[in-house]
Amino acid sequence: MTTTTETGTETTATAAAVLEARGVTMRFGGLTAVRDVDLTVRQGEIVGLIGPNGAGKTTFFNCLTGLYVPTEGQVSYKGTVLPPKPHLVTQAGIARTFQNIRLFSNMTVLENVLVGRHTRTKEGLWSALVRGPGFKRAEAASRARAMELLEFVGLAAKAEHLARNLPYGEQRKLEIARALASDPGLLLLDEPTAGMNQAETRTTEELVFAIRDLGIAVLVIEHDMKFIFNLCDRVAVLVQGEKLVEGTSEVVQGDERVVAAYLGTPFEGAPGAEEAAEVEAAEAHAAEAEATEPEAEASEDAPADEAPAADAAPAETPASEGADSTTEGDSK
Ligand SMILES: Nc1ncnc2c1ncn2[C@@H]1O[C@H](COP(=O)(O)OP(=O)(O)OP(=O)(O)O)[C@@H](O)[C@H]1O
Repeated sequence: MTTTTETGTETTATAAAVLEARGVTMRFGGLTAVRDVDLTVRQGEIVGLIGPNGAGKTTFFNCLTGLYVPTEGQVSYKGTVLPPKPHLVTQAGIARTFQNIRLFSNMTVLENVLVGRHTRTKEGLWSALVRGPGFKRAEAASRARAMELLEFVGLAAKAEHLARNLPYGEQRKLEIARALASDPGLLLLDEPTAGMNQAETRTTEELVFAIRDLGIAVLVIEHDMKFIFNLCDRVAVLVQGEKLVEGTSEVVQGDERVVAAYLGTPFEGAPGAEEAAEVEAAEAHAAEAEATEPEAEASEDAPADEAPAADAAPAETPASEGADSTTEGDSK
């Protein structure tokens, strides 16, 4: 896309690519939720994916993790094209968390992490049934690793608590620990600070830096701009399914197209600007038609003294509705 600005930092720009998405497009019937998106995440990077509500961020994540089969395009992990099957994507080395927390609420904190470990355990069903020495060794190793991860995210003291009894912020941390249990090379976080207070958000920021320091690349969706711009080496902006801008936090924050996309002012060449102009013209046309219709009807059917009241309202209603919906749509 010609409008994209790519400005990686010097160190990360030369590092090996962990994730390469090329021309990813996802259509749902007539709706194109993601259109021709390219994105690279390199070793050692934290990359942010931002965009207004409904921009296609989660759909793009779902294409990366095999939850959706992209209509077009492909996704590679460390140079190998990924089959669009979630368990194969996890096995390859990509783990994720979800926008809506998906824990096993009646299992303990430790058991939740052990579930995340199963792609890395080799013991089969027979071994599990017999509970031989191989199985016991593997089980002990899994528990040790799970405890290590709980220590890492600060939940070791709550290993035996039921997941559903954890406060919200800790449930999000547990999701991260469970994702890390599959030993990923790339972690995808979908709104990790949603619903968190400032202190929890700061802890999450530190946690993501610590994950990167373990050698795990991170791709993160978030609406909290302060969090994103503090955290990320590079940020990509999706608007109406298309990648609008990509660059360092400074580049993205200073880009007038990003400001316009968030504030909702259409600008020349913006994705969807043409459609928006068409809709606006059609609405104006409809408003004009409505404004003149009652007048014509009034002159034919109604008594002359009722006509002025009939034409006053319709002329104003569509314009004020339009203004309201724009404000609402951009408010989040
Ligand atoms: N399974 C689906 N079937 C049909 N349409 C879908 C489906 N999933 C998403 N969409 C549509 O695709 C568009 C992009 O949605 P998506 O959830 O990816 O946006 P988002 O950027 O993650 O939004 P938010 O920030 O609000 O989470 C929306 O118009 C949404 O309604």
